[in-house]
Amino acid sequence: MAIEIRGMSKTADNLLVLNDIDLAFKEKTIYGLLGQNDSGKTTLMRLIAHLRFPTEGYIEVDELDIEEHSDVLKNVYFQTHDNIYPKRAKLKQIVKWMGLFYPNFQMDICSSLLEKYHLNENEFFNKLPLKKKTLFRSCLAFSNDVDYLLLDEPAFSLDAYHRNALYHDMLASYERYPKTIILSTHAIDEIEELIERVVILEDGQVLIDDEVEALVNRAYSVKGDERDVREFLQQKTILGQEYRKGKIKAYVQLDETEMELNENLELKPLNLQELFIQLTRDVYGEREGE
Ligand SMILES: Nc1ncnc2c1ncn2[C@@H]1O[C@H](COP(=O)(O)OP(=O)(O)OP(=O)(O)O)[C@@H](O)[C@H]1O
Repeated sequence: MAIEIRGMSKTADNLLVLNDIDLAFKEKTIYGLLGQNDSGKTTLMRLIAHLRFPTEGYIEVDELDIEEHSDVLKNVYFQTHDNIYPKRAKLKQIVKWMGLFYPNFQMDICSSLLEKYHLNENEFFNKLPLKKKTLFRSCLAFSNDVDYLLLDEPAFSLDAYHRNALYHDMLASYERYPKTIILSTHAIDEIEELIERVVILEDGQVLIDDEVEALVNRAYSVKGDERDVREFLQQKTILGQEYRKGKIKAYVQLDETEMELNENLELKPLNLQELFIQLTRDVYGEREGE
């Protein structure tokens, strides 16, 4: 069971937004979908949810082409920031529609989440402040026991307390009903511990599709005098370099046999956000020292 995307491209307004994407999202796995602004993350999710159509290629959910089997979309829920509700829809009506469309929508869970965030079912969605709109959307998403949950910047506009609460709700929903979650965000630090795999898009193409642990375990910075660093870097995979106060800090991918270094050098592991910055930094041709 999986979402499979094969040879998919999307052109909009003469712009190639997604370019020949081949990607599989495995069952019961939490993914981070990362990329710089305009890299194509939202477009990819809209295509999976069948709100947009590919120019080329196809998408299968559980081996069924979504173009021909719209029924499989009852098993895919996309939490979007698009304004999709009628102007005068009250929260309780939206909750009711969710229950009618999605067979595994959990009304009781949704009610308790609405209560937790002090959301009044009689309010109009369009009149809610931004923060409450975001919270309401996440109440719907985390009550919906679909096999594929797509979240586009789910914590947008929330303070740190509520962002943390939202991630907690996401994990609770996963534990109650394990599912594939595709979580797109720029707050990489906040989700590193939550996700198992990471997909990074760059200019509409897949740059990375890997396990977070495998990726991060190979990523380091090495700092020291130019001569020592340059010597160490020979035959290594260099991601980037920065010059600061007469020293060089280089970002590298190392395997276990490459860790030995001279005592004047400082080796530090990178976290996912630091690695992301290095992996995507050459978009504007700013990679230094090469
Ligand atoms: N319907 C469309 N018409 C024209 N351009 C589009 C359309 N849809 C997307 N684009 C363009 O495609 C690019 C990718 O957009 P998308 O929203 O998918 O990126 P993103 O990675 O989600 O960005 P962000 O992180 O800023 O939200 C952008 O340059 C956007 O302007």
